Amino acid sequence: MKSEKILPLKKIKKIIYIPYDKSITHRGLIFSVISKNKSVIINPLKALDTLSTLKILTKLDCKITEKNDYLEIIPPKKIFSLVPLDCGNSGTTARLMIGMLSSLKGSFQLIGDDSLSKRPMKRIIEPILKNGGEIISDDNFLPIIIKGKKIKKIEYDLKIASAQVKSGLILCGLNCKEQSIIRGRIDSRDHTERILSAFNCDLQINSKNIIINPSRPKDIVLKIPGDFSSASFFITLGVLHKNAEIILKNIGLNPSRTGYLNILKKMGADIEINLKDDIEPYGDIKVRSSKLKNVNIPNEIIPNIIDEIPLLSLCGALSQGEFKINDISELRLKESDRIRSITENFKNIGLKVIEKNETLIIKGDQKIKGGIFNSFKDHRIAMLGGICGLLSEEGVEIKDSECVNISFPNFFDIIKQL
Ligand SMILES: O=C(O)C1=C[C@@H](OP(=O)(O)O)[C@@H](O)[C@H](O)C1
Ligand SMILES: C=C(OP(=O)(O)O)C(=O)O
Repeated sequence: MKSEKILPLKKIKKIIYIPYDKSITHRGLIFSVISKNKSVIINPLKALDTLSTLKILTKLDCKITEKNDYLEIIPPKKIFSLVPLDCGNSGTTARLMIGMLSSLKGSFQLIGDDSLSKRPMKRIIEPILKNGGEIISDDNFLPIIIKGKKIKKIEYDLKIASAQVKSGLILCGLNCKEQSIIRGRIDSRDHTERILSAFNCDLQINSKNIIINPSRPKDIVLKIPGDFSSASFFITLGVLHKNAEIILKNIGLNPSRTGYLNILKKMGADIEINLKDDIEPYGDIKVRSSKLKNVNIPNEIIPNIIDEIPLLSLCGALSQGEFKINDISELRLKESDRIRSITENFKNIGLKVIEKNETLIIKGDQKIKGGIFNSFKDHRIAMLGGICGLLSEEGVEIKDSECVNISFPNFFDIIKQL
């Protein structure tokens, strides 16, 4: 068990290169499995979660060649696996794989680590079972066995705005016999729709539904930008610190991910962006010390900012006025119960916070004294602790800090070089 003590800094002026995007890397790798031919994934994220996906690809018999900054992936002739496929700590790997493998002929066992084995899989298993798929599980938790087969079609009304479930169902639908349709809460990050559409898959998308015609990706050449959610730790640092200017280079700026920037701007943040268009838009972000005021956070934006809510709560505590965010029950189902992780740690470092079921209420204009921050083995909580340390009066000690390897292995190295 490692721990890191992070002390306050007087001045920060820095250009920072952030690791590549986790969500897009998972997708590039997973889509390569069902592609008609070779895929090239440029700048894949090298971190534990995406390594879990990559290892599954080798177990599925993909031929993977690593070159300088890209991976070449040749899909297997026939997809099967005799060994358990280990999703590690990664919810994205599990839910996308469950969807994809359910409509491919073969038997697959999926396992995960202790944390992932407690995270709900019913949200993806149930729609597949309802549409004629076959999955054996103990109460919808990993480990599971997928008896993959050609399913007629997927027809489902999404009740939770989850990009993982939506993506799993799209992948399942691509290999069905007939046209599939997904309705309801499709308002989550849209990397899957963008990338599959760009590489030959027949998807029709509007604000109400996604129609999936049987098809396969081909000629995938995908360049992964910097991860917006990882960049958000330093965006937060830049705006909250009293004397800072931070430039973040080549960050993914897909509008279904950047709601956090829009809220910060409404709060009065000094943020400049230069946006470049691509399948996945990207660009540089410049942030400077700002005087922030809390604003109303509409419930509809929650899926867009889901991974940034711990950081937004920190902004809430240090900004003028009261901070309130509703409808965040999904946070309880991540690598840790993130509502509990926020409230316990904030209290430990001298911030007052009230948790009411699915709502967080935080008085504004507070100061971080310092103290102990328990990561609960959750990478985003460990990194939140690091940022709190830099903004504190006396420093913050982050326990179980090695979990940053899940998405951002050099996080503490960057912090120490600031
Ligand atoms: O599809 C993805 O890549 C992700 C979707 C989100 O999860 P949900 O789909 O559970 O909301 C997010 O929290 C996670 O970090 C990555
Ligand atoms: C929730 C996350 O990831 P996953 O669901 O893939 O484990 C995350 O990275 O914050």
